[in-house]
Amino acid sequence: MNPLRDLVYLGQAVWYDNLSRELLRSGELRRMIEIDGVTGVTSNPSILEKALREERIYDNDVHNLVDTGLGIAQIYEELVIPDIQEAADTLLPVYEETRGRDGFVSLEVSPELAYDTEQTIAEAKRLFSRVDRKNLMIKVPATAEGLDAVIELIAEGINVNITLIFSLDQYRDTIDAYLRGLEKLAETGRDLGNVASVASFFVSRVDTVVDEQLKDRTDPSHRSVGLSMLGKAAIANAKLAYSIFKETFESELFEDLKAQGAQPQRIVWASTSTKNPDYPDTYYVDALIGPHTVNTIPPATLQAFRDHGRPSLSLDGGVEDARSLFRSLKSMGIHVPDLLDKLLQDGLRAFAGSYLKIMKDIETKRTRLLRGWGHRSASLGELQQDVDALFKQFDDKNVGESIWSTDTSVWTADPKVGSAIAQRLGWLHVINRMQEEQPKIKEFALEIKESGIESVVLLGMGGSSLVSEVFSSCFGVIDDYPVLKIIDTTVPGAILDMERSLDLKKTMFIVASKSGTTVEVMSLYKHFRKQMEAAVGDQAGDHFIAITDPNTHLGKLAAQGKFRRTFLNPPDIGGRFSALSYFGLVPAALMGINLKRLLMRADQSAEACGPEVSSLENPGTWLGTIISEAALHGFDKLTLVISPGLETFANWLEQLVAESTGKEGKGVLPIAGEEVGLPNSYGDDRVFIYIRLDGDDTYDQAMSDLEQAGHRVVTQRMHNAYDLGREMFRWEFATAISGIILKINPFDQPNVQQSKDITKKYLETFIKDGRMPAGDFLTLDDPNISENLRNFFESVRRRDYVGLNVFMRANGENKDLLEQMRSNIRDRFQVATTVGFGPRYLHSTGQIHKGGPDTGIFLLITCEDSEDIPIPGEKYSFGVLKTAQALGDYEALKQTGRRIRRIHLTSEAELSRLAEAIKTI
Ligand SMILES: O=C(CO)[C@@H](O)[C@H](O)[C@H](O)[C@H](O)COP(=O)(O)O
Ligand SMILES: O=C[C@H](O)COP(=O)(O)O
Repeated sequence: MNPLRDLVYLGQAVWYDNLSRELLRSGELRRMIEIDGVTGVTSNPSILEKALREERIYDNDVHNLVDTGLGIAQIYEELVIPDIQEAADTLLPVYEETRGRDGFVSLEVSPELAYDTEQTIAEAKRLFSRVDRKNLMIKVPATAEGLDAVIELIAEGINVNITLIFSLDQYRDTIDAYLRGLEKLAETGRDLGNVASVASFFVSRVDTVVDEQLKDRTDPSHRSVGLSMLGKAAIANAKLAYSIFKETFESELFEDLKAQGAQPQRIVWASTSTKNPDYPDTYYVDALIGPHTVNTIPPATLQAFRDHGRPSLSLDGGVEDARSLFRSLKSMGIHVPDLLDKLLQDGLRAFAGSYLKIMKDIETKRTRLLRGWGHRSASLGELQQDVDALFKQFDDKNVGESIWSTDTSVWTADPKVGSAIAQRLGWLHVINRMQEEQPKIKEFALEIKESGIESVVLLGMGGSSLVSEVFSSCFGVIDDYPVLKIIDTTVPGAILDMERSLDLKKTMFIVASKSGTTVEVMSLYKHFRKQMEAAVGDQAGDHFIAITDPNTHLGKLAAQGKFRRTFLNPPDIGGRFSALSYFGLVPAALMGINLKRLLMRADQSAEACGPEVSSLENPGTWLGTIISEAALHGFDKLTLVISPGLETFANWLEQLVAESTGKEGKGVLPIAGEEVGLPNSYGDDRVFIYIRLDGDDTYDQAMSDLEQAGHRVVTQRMHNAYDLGREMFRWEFATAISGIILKINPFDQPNVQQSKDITKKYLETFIKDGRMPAGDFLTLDDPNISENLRNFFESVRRRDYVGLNVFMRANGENKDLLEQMRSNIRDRFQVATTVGFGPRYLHSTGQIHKGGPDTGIFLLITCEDSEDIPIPGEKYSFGVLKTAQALGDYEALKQTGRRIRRIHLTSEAELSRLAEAIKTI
């Protein structure tokens, strides 16, 4: 037996005092209607606030609604009204079976209108027509103004649930308003049977306030009497209300209206969960059972009553006892009407508070979306479901909070790896520290500008230089600030090109190296230091700045070499995560970028990725989940399509993602700088990230074609270059998330060392023998070159990629030719292609080449140098170092079992011949 069903037999309707999308989607409401005999649903601002706060299912809608530009209150309605409609549709059969007597869903007007009759009327009418369901009841609070509105609403044929009734006076006025409304409606000649009304009489809260007063009685004569009266007032109050109901609706007074079809206005017992744990959990259900009533029961109480409720007629009688109870309370000095009046005020305040909280929550979400990650969208096809499941999993495990509190168990169970990771999470908090430092950095930048410096040249590799390249190319030259240039190569021709573009007397070098020992950086420093000394003598130190960790070799060199300034970076930040620390910000400030603005965007992004933000809303988690889950499904070529002007951002992303994820045979492979093609030039292994600068539609059509063709496309809008601050943090967070999903440590680079070690051996051989082993390679003069290349590329399989690793100058001409080669290879084999200029790529994609999946097929392109440069203090030149690096990586890739060929050109001019040969394969 189900006691809830018995209530129905006893003439009481059971309504559910709860509404949420989960209730609807899970089929729970339908089950309750069928099994428990539930015939109605009530909602109030607190119920809806809880649903919106707790159920992630609404978040997706919030995102889409924000994108449509709706205001907050409109977004709220767009979230809630579909649920009200769905609940009404679910209850429609009940409404029809009972011919409009039951089967209602209640929706409350904004509690802010409680004292405004006109606005309540207008709002109730609007909502009634907006929801457009005949079994909707509009809830209006029982204030004097609210009740005036009720008259008009009933007169218009709108169903009304009058809520927040605590006192008998309020109740009498409620009945009065209903009857007057019916009379007005009758005057119009319309059918009174089509309008329904209920009076929500609040129960448990009455005991809460009266009991409190009783317990406060210190007067000994009253004290024991008082205690015996605990827990009685609420039920007594309800019984008196019920007697009024009967007096009215079973009396002649109602006869006339009844004859015209009018329904009695049933009482809905509301607030019927037990608040005092000393009372039984079904206290206010057991005691209020009687015909022509409704009890709207909240979830836990409903469950309790279903389990052990005591269904028997309990409402009738006890009226005299109830009256005497209120007399006694009065004689004890407890003025119940005042208490009930206060309950009304408190109730209104609480609902208004919940309503405001909803508005505030939506506002926060909206702001986060707009500021934190701008507009974004993703068409993921079959991936979507798995991505959503991961969001839920992350939220259940509070992954966001764990990351922010340095709980490394999200990445690893190994304590050693965990403590290494803990030493690499400084990027999470560095923004605030840099915000404090920013005025000093700015002051320094002004000093440099004023000193007549025209070029700032950054010597660095990977994470210590790519960010500067992005800033320099995305912002261009700013006013009369120096131009920022980057040199991250050992190719002699490239170094000489740079040197020839400089007026050393007006040049400042930044030596940037976290470890302070990176061979390329140290070699470049030695070279340019010597040049500078030749140019300015013992003032040379003034033309150097260092950025490094505390206690590094570079730090010491800087002190010895009298550098103008040394910036010591927090040591718990890995190179590729250092963009928003001194490594990115000092060069940025020197070229005139407004750090305050950049950091503000970064900070907003960090806030948007904050510990308490849900996964779907967290822009970093959202992105990281998509890209890594896609990779696990085989869509591991993260193809970056970026509006002109911001393209170099791809190089920074490439390092971050490739070096962080490409290990243990897994990885997300970023594809940067590949020409955008037609849908059929791609295989089925891509996820496109379209970073679109507002106002630029260069790739809109191509991206929409790709999306139409079923490719996965994630679109992210940027307003201007300052959004790079936002995006950099977001991608860092996304990368950390990817590590969790791919089950790898995103903060190490275990396979980078391999090439470095072999390079070192080659250099030692060179120092010993005076020459380097030639190694095996193809040349363009080889008569079988085309066939050899063709045979090699024949091994390309579905979802492979072709990597062109090039040790040449990265100038425009070479880049164009390589781009041509990439397009030809991609279109011919439908595989992704990458180009890496050595030795830069060794600090970037080099990790994934060796540590990632065995899907890479590599063509190493080396070239004779027409000029070479000695490295001061070393027994080898830049040319030799570069060759040792090329051979070192070639060897490392071979040892790893990768498919690789080397082609050696006698000059850069031969690159065009190679491009021609590639065309024919
Ligand atoms: O007014 C109705 C139904 O018409 C209910 O939804 C009503 O708002 C709720 O029962 C109460 O707000 C719940 O009150 P309480 O249990 O928090 O004291
Ligand atoms: O990504 C980082 C590069 O490998 C350079 O490292 P570094 O900053 O220690 O010189």
